[in-house]
Order: sequence, then C-alpha cells, then structure tokens
Amino acid sequence: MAGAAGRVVRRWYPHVLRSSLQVPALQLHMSKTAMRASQKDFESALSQVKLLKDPGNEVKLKLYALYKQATEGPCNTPKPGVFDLINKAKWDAWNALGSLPKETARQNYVDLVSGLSSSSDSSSQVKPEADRKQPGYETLVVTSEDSITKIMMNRPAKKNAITTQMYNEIMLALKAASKDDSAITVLTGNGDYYSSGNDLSNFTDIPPEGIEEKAKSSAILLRDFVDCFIDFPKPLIAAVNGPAVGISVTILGLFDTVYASSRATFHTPFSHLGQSPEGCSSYTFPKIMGPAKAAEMLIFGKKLTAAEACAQGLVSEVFPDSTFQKEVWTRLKAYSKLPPNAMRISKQVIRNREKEKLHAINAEESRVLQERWLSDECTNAVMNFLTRKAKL
Ligand SMILES: CCCCCC/C=C/C(=O)SCCNC(=O)CCNC(=O)[C@H](O)C(C)(C)COP(=O)(O)OP(=O)(O)OC[C@H]1O[C@@H](n2cnc3c(N)ncnc32)[C@H](O)[C@@H]1OP(=O)(O)O
Repeated sequence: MAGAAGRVVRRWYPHVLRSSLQVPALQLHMSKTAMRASQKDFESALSQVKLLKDPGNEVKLKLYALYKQATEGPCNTPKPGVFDLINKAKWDAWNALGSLPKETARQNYVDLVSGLSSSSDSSSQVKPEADRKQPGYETLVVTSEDSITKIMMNRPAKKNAITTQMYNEIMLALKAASKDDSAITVLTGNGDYYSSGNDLSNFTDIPPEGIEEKAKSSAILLRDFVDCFIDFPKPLIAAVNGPAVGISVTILGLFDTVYASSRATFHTPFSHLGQSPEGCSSYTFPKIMGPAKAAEMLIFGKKLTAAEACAQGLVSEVFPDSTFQKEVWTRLKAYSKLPPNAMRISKQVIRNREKEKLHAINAEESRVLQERWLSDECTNAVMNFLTRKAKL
C-alpha cells in the first residue's frame, strides 16, 4: 500500500522505519530537558530524511551508523561474514563510531540531515520561480513541481485584493490544475497578506447598461468562481501566509486543509460593507464552528486570530510565522507523494454528498448579494473606502 515512494524509502533508509520503536529506549537515557529539546529535532530529521534525494552510499552508511548509535549505543553485535557485503559495510560504519555518546550521535544525525536538506533544497531551486512559472497569468504566479500545483495571488502592493481579472485567472488555474498531473493544489498569497478579499474598485467599473447590469454580471462571476472550488476534484490546500479578508476567508470552508501563519487573521466584515456572506460560508461556517461562533464572524464581523480560527476548526494547523513556509512546504511535499488516485477518491467520498447542496447555497448567496450591491448601505461603504474615509 505504501507505493513506489514507500518502497524506495525502505530500501534507502531502513533504519527510519524502526524509529518509533526506538524512542522510549532513547528517552530513558537522557535528562528530561535535553531529551525534550533534541528528541523533537531528531524525530523531525527522521521524517525529513525520507524526502531527500538519494545522497549516495557513503552518506547513507553515515546516517545508518549515527541512527544506530543514537538509538542503541555502541555496536555490540557480531561482525557479519566477509561475504555479507552490505551488512558488513553497515556494521563497519556503526562500529567505527566507537563509544560516541548517544546524545552526540543524535545531534550529528540532525546536523547531517539538515546539511543534506539545505543542499538538496538549493539544488532543486536551480531555476528561480520566475523561470518556472506558467505563462498566461498576470495577477497570479502558477507553478507546478513535486506533484504540487501552487497558485499564488500576486498583487502584494494591493494586499492581493481580487480584481475581476484575478477571479478569472484563479478559475483558469483551478481548471488547469484539475487536469494536470499534480497530486495536490495549493492557494497562497505573495507578500504580507494572504488576500484583502474582493477588490472594492471592481464596483467602479459600471457598464453603459447601468448599475443593475454590473450587479448581475458580478453575481454570475461570483457564482462561477465559488462553483470552481465546490467542484475541484483534488485535495485543495490553503497556505494562509498573512491576514485574510472577505471572500478569501469564506471559501476556506471549501478547502480540504487550511494551514495558517501565526500572523494570519480571518475577517469577514460583511455588515460593515453593507453586504452578506458568500463562498457558501452561510452553510459551511455554522457547520464548522457552530451557529453562534459563525454569527459573530459573518454578522458582526469579528476578526479571528490564527489560533482562534484553529480552535474553531476553520484552520487545520498554525505554524510560527518565521518557519511557516519551510514547515508547510515540507509537509505538503510529503503529502504530494501519497497515491494521487486514493487522495482524489477520498476527497470525493468526503465531499460529494454535499456538492448539490453547496451549488444551491452558492446560487442563493449570489442572488442575495446581487441585491445588496444595489443598496445604499453597500454603495456608501465602498465609496468610503475608495475615497479613503474608511478602512477595516
Ligand atoms: C465579482 C464580485 C464578487 C464579490 C464577492 C464578495 C466579496 C466580498 C469581500 O471580499 S468583502 C471584503 C472586501 N475587502 C475589504 O473591504 C478590504 C479593504 N481594505 C482595507 O481595509 C485595507 O486596505 C486593509 C485593512 C486590507 C489593509 O490596510 P493597510 O495595511 O493600511 O494597507 P492599505 O490600505 O494602504 O492597502 C495598500 C493598498 O492596497 C489597496 N487595497 C487593499 N485592499 C483592497 C481592496 N480590498 N480593494 C481595493 N484596494 C485594496 C489599498 O487601497 C492601497 O492602495 P494604494 O496604495 O492606496 O493605491
């Protein structure tokens, strides 16, 4: 069941598979504080090693020897026979560590893996992102590698506010990602914000047919946009790198996993803007966090911290801002190696029975908003922002 990736890992790093069995023995031999600090690093190195490209036999022997020394202490098993070449090489490497203390071996293991990770990171980043990005997008940077399609909103100077063009490009990128050979798809933002939501200047571009026509075409765009998230067939992950506002928050209920930086906030100030909830949040939020918490966000515009959003189930996990990118992408690279068909099918099993309902909710929310956009409350709020009289 582990698939080809699992088989390769077992062949290269057989020691890693036994790590969980070794931990308690290791813990017995250390002071409590030192144990807690370095045990975590060691465990994370054991996970990281599975993601490395083949570092060559010499390094693999070093890793093996350090692992054995760190978990079992000095080599005291009988030396394999001369014809048992592989086991003899492993025994020699372990035995060469003599009486190196377990703690030092563990530290050396962590340092070695960390060195290997940074050199493999830099070799996999030979091409800068600008060279790898898919053509045809002006408001996004879309890249596909390591079985991950990453869609990055790219208007950092405008806090990644979503223009009509960006809505259309995100839909295009999602449709392409649903058919490409990536296993998972990630939406994230460039700069200090994840997204400040709908670009309020979208409302200033009134066609000759008048404001009703604008409200109608905006409702169609909104409905099509949210439909793409409802129908997206592969695991969809949000990497919320900073504050998120409005529609960038509401659609999170349609993602499969949401990772947030500790700097992220989640804000849906619809009443302040004379508007009403969209992105199926009128259904998904009460379901995720309960009606009382959902009402505080969707009716009263209560802004949540990342920790609060996680406690309420909107966010899967929060990472410290300083290590957010590293930790999230390490995690996602590991997930992207899981069998893609199994992941798609699991998503279908989890989500499909809700799809029809979600489409109906999306249609209804879009219809209500079409009316809201024509109200004085909404017009005044948008004008106040655009004339710099109000900010959130
Ligand atoms: C087809 C239609 C579908 C509609 C779907 C319904 C969607 C609903 C929503 O998403 S509601 C939420 C709408 N968003 C907002 O109301 C946020 C408005 N922005 C702000 O309040 C602030 O900009 C801020 C709190 C996000 C950030 O404040 P600050 O850190 O002080 O930065 P600036 O305000 O100086 O922003 C820098 C620059 O970006 C412009 N900008 C930011 N957000 C938006 C936005 N949502 N719309 C338009 N422009 C935005 C801001 O004006 C600045 O531009 P400037 O440098 O002055 O040219």
